[in-house]
Amino acid sequence: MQAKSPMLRLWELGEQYHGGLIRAVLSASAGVLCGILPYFAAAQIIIGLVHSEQDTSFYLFWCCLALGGYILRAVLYALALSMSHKATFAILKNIRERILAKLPKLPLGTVMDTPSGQMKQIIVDQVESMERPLAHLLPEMTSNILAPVCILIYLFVLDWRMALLSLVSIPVGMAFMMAVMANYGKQYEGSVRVTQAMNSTIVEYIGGIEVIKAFNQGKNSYAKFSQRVLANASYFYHWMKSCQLPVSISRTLAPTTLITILPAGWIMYLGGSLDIETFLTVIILSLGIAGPLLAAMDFVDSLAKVGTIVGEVDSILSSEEQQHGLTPVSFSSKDIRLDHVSFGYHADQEILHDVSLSIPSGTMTAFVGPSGSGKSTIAKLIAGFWDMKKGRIMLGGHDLKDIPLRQLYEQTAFVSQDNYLFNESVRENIRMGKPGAGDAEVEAAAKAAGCDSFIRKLENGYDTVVGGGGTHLSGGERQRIAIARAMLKDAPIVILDEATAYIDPENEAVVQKAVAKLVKGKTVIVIAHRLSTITDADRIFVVADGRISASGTHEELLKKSAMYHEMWQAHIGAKDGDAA
Ligand SMILES: Nc1ncnc2c1ncn2[C@@H]1O[C@H](COP(=O)(O)OP(=O)(O)OP(=O)(O)O)[C@@H](O)[C@H]1O
Repeated sequence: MQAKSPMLRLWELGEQYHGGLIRAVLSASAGVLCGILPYFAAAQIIIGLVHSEQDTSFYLFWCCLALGGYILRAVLYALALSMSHKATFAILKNIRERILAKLPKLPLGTVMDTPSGQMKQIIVDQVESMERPLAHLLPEMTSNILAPVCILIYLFVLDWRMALLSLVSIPVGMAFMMAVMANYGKQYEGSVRVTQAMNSTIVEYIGGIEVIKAFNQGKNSYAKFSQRVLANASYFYHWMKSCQLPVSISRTLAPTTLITILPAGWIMYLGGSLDIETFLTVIILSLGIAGPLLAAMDFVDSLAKVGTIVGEVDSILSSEEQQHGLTPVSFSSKDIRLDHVSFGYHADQEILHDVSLSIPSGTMTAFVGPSGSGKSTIAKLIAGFWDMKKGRIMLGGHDLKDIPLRQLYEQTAFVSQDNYLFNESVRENIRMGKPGAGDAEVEAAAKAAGCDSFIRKLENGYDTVVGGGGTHLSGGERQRIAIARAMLKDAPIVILDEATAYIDPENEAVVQKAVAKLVKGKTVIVIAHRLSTITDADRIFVVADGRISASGTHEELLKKSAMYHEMWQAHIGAKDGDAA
């Protein structure tokens, strides 16, 4: 299949706003045509002077026409820019919304494997850089090419020899420009890469500032950061340096139409094959070719950038989405079953190997096992964060793939050890569990999760901004807010992935009570390192190296699984150690 031209793709991305852009192009073109009028008027006035025209109204008419042309050009140009910017910003908003709507439909890995600095650069900077091609290139370049074309047609009507002569400098100038442009797309792509590398390092540096300080890595990390900044500056310096000479020659040569017209026209005039009126008109009008042509050349680089910009945006928009059904299903139960599931985050590394198990509705199931054995991976697959290629997961008799993503996400509340809090008020962070929930409902969930009292002690109570730039909360406090959020969601399946990992002994009782309320009457899946929290589970699966090595109740496993027995001994040993 032939690849679509980038400009065509950009045009497609602005589908609903073509009208505005077309009106902008028409208005700008009309403006440029009006801009030719003063040149035409000047030619007529000079011819009048040469013929000693005495009639004042003749000069007045052409002066007014020139003035009208200038005014109309300015008005139409402003109108065109206003229309093109209106359409452009609506298109940019549309593209950003499409990208943001796309991200949750992608497998988690596609998003997580892209450094956040790079993602920000695509969504913010790359989309922003479409402003020039859309708002300026389309109306201005089109109209600025149209003006010289119209003048040339008129020159051909007047005298084809002079028209051809006025063209000579243009291809010579253009040839230098083309030499620069031949590699421009690739070079611009390179500039995007070095900028993305710099952005990712900045984001990493800021995100990891705690580790950098703790391990006194400021100098090393700063060196990496400054290397990237220098690489970025050096790339742009060498790129621009290599363009400098040909671009200067091109911009000097292309508009010099008079170089050929003046001597050749003079010879033809002397030879009698060119009358003075035509000669003067050609001289003046040929000057009108230069301005728009230079303006059009200013956009050639934007045109060359479009391919990379559109490619970056399309790399997200065309990423493979999670493949799920679109028609909501009805559940007979909330039983979960994994049938021969094998899964790896990357094609070359399998993490889970042929896992089969079932989790009856309304029961509590725990996964235990060494670190890195695959417990969280199983939980994330059940929650539908990833699609797998081998095996299947059934929920209430339906293959997860047949359940629309939205409906699937409604079924589970996932509380993990790093619960992200958005840079919003505590209230809004909890409300995220059930958008549209009233304040009373939010506060009731907070009370049930045992976080109401500490929230009320915050500077602005429930309206205190937390996360990003807001008040800093302890790990345990964040955890309880996450539990409140999950409670508000009231999903039939609750997944607790090391959910109580941060809770200190003082708060453990409060949080355990909160968790008990959260999971009441639900299908509960717990991943726990502290085995004492799951001894009551209906069923415990021991996971080792991506396989289920044993399953049963706590008592059964103590007897039949050496690994579980060992883990239990280690756990009680550690507890005793804590107590000592
Ligand atoms: N997003 C990811 N991309 C690539 N590999 C991953 C990803 N998440 C986990 N892994 C790998 O998959 C394996 C299983 O990880 P998982 O988090 O499921 O283990 P776990 O048993 O829950 O460990 P822990 O108890 O330490 O949380 C590990 O080797 C881990 O490095």
